[in-house]
Amino acid sequence: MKEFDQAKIEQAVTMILEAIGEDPSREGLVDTPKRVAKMYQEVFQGLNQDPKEHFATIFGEDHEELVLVKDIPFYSMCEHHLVPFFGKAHIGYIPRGGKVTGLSKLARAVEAVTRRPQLQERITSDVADALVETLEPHGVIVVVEAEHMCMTMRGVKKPGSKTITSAVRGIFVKDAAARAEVLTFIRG
Ligand SMILES: Nc1nc2c(ncn2[C@@H]2O[C@H](COP(=O)(O)OP(=O)(O)OP(=O)(O)O)[C@@H](O)[C@H]2O)c(=O)[nH]1
Ligand SMILES: [Zn+2]
Repeated sequence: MKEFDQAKIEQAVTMILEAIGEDPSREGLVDTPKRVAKMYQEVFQGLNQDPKEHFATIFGEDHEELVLVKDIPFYSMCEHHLVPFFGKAHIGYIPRGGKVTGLSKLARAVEAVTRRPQLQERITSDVADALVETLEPHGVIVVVEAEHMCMTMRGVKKPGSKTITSAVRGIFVKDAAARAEVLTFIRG
């Protein structure tokens, strides 16, 4: 586990403020480096988490049909620009051999992977792979939809544009009808 270096972030933020021509000692900014460091500790706390650790809670429930938790809200930080991207994650899986996890654990896994510098594609596949590796289900489908601030407040400036990514594992790869069923539930 890597140490979170609060003092280093404070120094860096002070330097950024100086570099943009601000006065870091003026009243409104004097506590800003400290606030930003505290915020980074919160939004990057997933760096010390493994999404798989949340799937340790396993119930021996004989349900080999779809489990879908949809509309899990998340915030993450784009690793290219360190600005937020945010949206919803939807996670569906078909358990095998009684390996069912707690519903909240799916949302906890999303928290673990989103609270670090990220790419939307990696969030999507890391959640899917964590489920596959721990619960060994018949199939997993993860859909993530997000708005990227780096595409809205700067650069190409396209507010409202949405990026949708999916990761499909197991029987959902071949079974188009099963996949379509999940996507219908997600849309509905
Ligand atoms: N694939 C992927 N790309 C992302 C994600 N978040 C941001 N990006 C893109 O990362 C790219 C970085 O492109 P660069 O050309 O290196 O950086 P840039 O000059 O700031 O790019 P522009 O945003 O086009 O101004 C941009 O196209 C972003 O839209 C993500 O989650 N997944
Ligand atoms: Zn970006």
